[in-house]
Amino acid sequence: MTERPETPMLDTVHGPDDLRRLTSEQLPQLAEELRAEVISAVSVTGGHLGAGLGVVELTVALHYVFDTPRDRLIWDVGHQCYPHKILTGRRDRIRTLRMGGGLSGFTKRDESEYDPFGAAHSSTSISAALGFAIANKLGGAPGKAIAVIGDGAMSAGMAYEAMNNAQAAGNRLIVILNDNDMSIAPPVGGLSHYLARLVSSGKYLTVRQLAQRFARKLPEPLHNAARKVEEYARGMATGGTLFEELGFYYVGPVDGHNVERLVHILENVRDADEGPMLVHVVTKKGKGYAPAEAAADKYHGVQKFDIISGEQAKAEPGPPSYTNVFAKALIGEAERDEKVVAITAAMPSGTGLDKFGARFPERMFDVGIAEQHAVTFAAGLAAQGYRPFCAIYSTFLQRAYDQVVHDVAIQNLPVRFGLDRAGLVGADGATHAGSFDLAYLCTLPNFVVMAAADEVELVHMVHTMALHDQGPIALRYPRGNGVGVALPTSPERLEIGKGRIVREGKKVAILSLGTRLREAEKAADILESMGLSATVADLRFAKPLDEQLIRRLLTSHEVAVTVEEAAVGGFGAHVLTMASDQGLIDAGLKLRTMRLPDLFQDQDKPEKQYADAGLDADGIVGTVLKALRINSVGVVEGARA
Ligand SMILES: Cc1ncc(C[n+]2csc(CCOP(=O)(O)OP(=O)(O)O)c2C)c(N)n1
Ligand SMILES: CC(=O)[C@@H](O)[C@H](O)COP(=O)(O)O
Ligand SMILES: [Mg+2]
Repeated sequence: MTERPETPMLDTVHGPDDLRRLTSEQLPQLAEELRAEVISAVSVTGGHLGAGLGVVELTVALHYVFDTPRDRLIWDVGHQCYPHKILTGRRDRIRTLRMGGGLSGFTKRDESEYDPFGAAHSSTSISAALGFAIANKLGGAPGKAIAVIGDGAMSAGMAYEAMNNAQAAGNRLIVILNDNDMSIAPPVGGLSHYLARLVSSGKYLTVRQLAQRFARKLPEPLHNAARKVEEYARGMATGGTLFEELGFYYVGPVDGHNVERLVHILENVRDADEGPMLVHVVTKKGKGYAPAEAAADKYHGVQKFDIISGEQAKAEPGPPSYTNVFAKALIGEAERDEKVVAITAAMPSGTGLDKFGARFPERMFDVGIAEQHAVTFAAGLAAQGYRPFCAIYSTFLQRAYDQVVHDVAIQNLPVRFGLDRAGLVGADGATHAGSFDLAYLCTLPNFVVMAAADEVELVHMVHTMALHDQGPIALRYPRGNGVGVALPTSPERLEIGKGRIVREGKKVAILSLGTRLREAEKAADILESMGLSATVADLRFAKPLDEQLIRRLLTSHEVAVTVEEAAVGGFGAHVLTMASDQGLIDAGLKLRTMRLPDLFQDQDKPEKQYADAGLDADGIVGTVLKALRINSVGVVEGARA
């Protein structure tokens, strides 16, 4: 059922100014209607639900108390921002979330002045807010900067780098720590235990207590001394003062679902003059929607669903996902080799390592949102003789590039990288596209870089990685389902740097890397039907290149086209360099490289994204015909009639 809820109060709110005209007693009803609207919208679009439901009251209170957009409100990750979008003039488009041409699923600067900073990768909010705060200070401009960061995002080093620097902002910086005791999976590590202790050992802070603290009007030295005593006492009472040690005035824990109390506390925080403030707000992920609250993942990310039952739309039955094939293959390797261990940075279900962890709990490490640490941790394991598989989304490995170069590649350590979500990813859009890994990895000495063309290849490649002790090796594969080929009963070890011919032709050579192979084959069929005989090769390795095979293809065909699901600088660029270095294009070969365009593609259905990028069969055919100067009616341009 997807009926629209009755929302008489929300209907009067077209922006934060309307919200601020309400009395604080009206806010609980507004929050209730806002929650109903979020549930209704996501039931038809799918998307990130649990996080947004948890911050409904917080969102209302923040816009009520602060002067947005002058005060800069920065949501970490941005996956919880649907209530914020509804309150900031985007309600009319909320049912286009994550669709082509629709609203982004994250905050985005060019979408609204209420989104001062875009996000989707985590733990950037405090740094960004600090930048806004200091800019205002330097420019003498009014306005606060408020970062809202989750307990999961708080596990990343970047958050501490920012807090370490925050003193300079004074009371212009406010950090709201939204603690729902969840990441995508349950949170891990010492920090999460620390936050749990803070929450369980202290009662919720009351407005009266806070007002008393701020209302003190003691002479400065006495005030400071009193504050030290109070901080010490609070530290003793709550088990620690981590945030205070970093220079923040800690306020909390605060009940994040009592909107009126939140308003009063935030008003006190806004008006206080205590330096940077950190407000520890305790919320429930999935709050107010029973199926979400009851689910293990709190409905972090959902398909379309039925509101009454909470039942999500099931995917059409089909081949297993690349992620699942990877996980199964890795479990097989771990069964054969006890040195195989696996690492995820807070994405156990997304990478399939939850299954690995269920089978080998001692050999799976969820390090939290900490990709840099994950990579160097894996390097240490490798240096000590283990066979670590770092399973990370292509887009998130970007954050750990120096660790990949400095800790892994330079030391030639055999860390295995399983790069999931390579290529375009659909609804999450540009921030999550795995476009750059080929460019950033193929340039590194010592690295082997593979791309699976289908799920059989993926199984062979996982096996090849497990046995490759000579240095770092990466394997990329996309989001979504495989093509439905039967999985091998036993995996093969592939020869490093050797590709394969899929079909043999004469005039056109299509050199494919990765899962565009099926489109390359379709293109070859179309070309054949036009009388243009085509070879299709699956190169398997972007590094080292199969120079022998490439040389043969480039010297025996009139046109050669490389195809990859990645930005410029990867496979095609290296083929081109090789061809140029070896003089293979001197004699008139028509060599073309097909890759993602030089732009950040917005969200859409993946097939549509690839068609827009020209990386489908029609695009390949078009490139070949253009190279041959054959026009749309099949006539060679410039030829005599
Ligand atoms: C650098 C990076 N790594 C991983 C992710 C994937 N990711 C998105 S949300 C999320 C969990 C965030 O937890 P938290 O900050 O507590 O927010 P909550 O969902 O609980 O509101 C993760 C791991 C990401 N967005 N960015
Ligand atoms: C917000 C975020 O970064 C993740 O939740 C991401 O949206 C997951 O994407 P997948 O659905 O591809 O796992
Ligand atoms: Mg959380």
